[in-house]
Amino acid sequence: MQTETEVTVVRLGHRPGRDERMTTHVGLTARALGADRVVLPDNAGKSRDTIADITERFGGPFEVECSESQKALIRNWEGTVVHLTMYGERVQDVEGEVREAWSGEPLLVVVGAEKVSFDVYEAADWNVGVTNQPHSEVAGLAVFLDRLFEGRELDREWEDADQRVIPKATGKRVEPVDEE
Ligand SMILES: C[S@@+](CC[C@H](N)C(=O)[O-])C[C@H]1O[C@@H](n2cnc3c(N)ncnc32)[C@H](O)[C@@H]1O
Repeated sequence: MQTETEVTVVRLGHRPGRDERMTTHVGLTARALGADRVVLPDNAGKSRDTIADITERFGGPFEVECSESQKALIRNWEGTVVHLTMYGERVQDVEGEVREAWSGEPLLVVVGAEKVSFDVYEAADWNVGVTNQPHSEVAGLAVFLDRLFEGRELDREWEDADQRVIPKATGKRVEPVDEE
């Protein structure tokens, strides 16, 4: 049986103002779709606070932190590194190999903001394209995580939530979670 290890997402680059929502959505997508942790650049404190607030309200476990050097984190990662890029190998061709590597060691998933420098392509064990068309880091991350977890993340249970959404065909229902 495969033992799945930790999945960390690293957001490379953040342009304050312009990238605020995108960086927040990278973190929220990482959390909702089964990653354990997101590491944001140092200048993305507002996004970090929003992601931490959502985790507080809707549950975890999920860690969010800011770090001074994303590049050093990638370089020194003890495990597998996947860089999501439109120039990479097709996700459907490499997902099995990535899953196999991930069964033995922690996985780091790198997503960019602006132009990603070549050293990141070299540091990655896999450069992976979710289609070879330009689109968004949020969409690429969502599809990649769903492929990695083979859909199991959709059934995940959340711990320590203050509130939960009750799925409904129509309308909105949010309930407080009773503490036992
Ligand atoms: C808006 S793109 C900018 C990329 C930039 N043009 C470059 O050359 O590195 C921001 C990020 O979205 C992700 N991305 C965009 N299209 C992708 C695709 N087809 N597959 C996987 N990731 C993608 C990559 O992580 C990329 O760094």
